[in-house]
Amino acid sequence: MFAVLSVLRQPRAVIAGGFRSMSSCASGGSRREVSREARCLPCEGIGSALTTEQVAELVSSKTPKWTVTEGSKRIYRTWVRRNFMDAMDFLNRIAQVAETEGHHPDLHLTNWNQVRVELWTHALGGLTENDFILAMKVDALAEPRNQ
Ligand SMILES: C[C@H](O)[C@H](O)[C@H]1CNC2=NC(N)=NC(=O)C2=N1
Repeated sequence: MFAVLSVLRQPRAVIAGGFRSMSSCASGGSRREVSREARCLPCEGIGSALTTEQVAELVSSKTPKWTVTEGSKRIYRTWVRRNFMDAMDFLNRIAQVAETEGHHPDLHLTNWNQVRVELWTHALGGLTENDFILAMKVDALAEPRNQ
């Protein structure tokens, strides 16, 4: 019982670290679940990025509206929002989710209502499951909300 309680008292990063062998940041090892409900894991430290094939499979199955950049290093998606304030609201909602997940996108706002979100795992210089988890969460934020 003590062991369980001691784990529960650990901060998320420590618990997640305990599962690092399953995380996308571990070199090799099993890959992990990608879904809108999944949580991002801390990604600093030695790890391996997803391969081109793994990236292609995840884009196809999980984030079909996102585009892969040269060398499968990043994914991005663009939106044209209703107006400047709607674009800023969207960016701020993305920021909240990113901060909660501890995994942060590159955010671009151009021509007052065009939003581009770019995702990559800086610690590894490539893509991990974190990027796809966050992309799915961003897609959910972009859906029209019940007015
Ligand atoms: C210490 C902090 O958790 C790390 O630096 C996080 C912050 N957010 C991050 N976001 C992204 N996209 N990649 C990272 O490697 C990353 N690392």
